Amino acid sequence: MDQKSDQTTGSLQALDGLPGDVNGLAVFLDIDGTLLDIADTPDGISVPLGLPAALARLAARLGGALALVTGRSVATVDRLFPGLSVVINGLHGAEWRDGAGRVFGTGLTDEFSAAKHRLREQAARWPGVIFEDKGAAFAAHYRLAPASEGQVRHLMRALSESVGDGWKLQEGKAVVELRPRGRDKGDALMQTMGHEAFAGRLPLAIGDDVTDEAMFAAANRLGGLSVRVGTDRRDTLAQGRVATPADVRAWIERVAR
Ligand SMILES: O=P(O)(O)OC[C@H]1O[C@H](O[C@H]2O[C@H](CO)[C@@H](O)[C@H](O)[C@H]2O)[C@H](O)[C@@H](O)[C@@H]1O
Repeated sequence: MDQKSDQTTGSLQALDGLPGDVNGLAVFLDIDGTLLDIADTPDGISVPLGLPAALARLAARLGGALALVTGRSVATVDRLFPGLSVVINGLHGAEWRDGAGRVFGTGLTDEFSAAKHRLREQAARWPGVIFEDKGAAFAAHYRLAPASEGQVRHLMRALSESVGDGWKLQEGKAVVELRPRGRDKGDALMQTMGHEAFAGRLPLAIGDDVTDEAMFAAANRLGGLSVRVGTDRRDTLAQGRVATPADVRAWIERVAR
């Protein structure tokens, strides 16, 4: 993961799905495909140079009502945005760090650890398939090995059956994950809205992937706003749309000023 200057900024027209200002809003941001451009590998992502500072400005502008809601682990988000003091919901909502810095999550079992070990070993034998260890979750990425998708799915289904009810399979962009069952991104948004800095505001949820749909549903239920990033025609509960993560970053720069 490296840092680079952000040379691509979205056109104003493409920002139509996002509000012109953030007064009275609480903002929930997904990371991969929303804040950051999709890369070939989980570690291949780049954090644009000005982004951490822009997020800190946005958090201040919102009186602290900014949360990152991601499939990554809280520890990984801390590495991506060191020193950024906002609520973080990791592992698609199963793990979270509150405003006071306390981390909550799921414990591991022997069966889960054995399944993780098996995927790690098998992925090493499949050229291009990438194993990602996320603590209480793990993932098999086939973006660089699309022909292996069937084998990856088959093994992940078998591993899911071996770990019991505590975990569930999760589809994503060229990835299959095993993640803790229970809280999703919608639950994460609902719980976070109860925090002091968020209470009394309307949520704005921005995301790009299937697990963000639960967050969109929760924001809509509370009378808030939901915006999907992307140009494909997949069905979505989001009310608005922008084209690319660069558009989201340009919007953050603008409203955080
Ligand atoms: O909820 P998100 O913040 O969107 O995280 C979802 C998953 O993102 C990452 O995988 C995706 O992005 C990678 C980097 O661009 C890409 O190579 C991969 O194909 C995508 O699926 C991350 O690695 C996963 O752990 C997250 O669950």
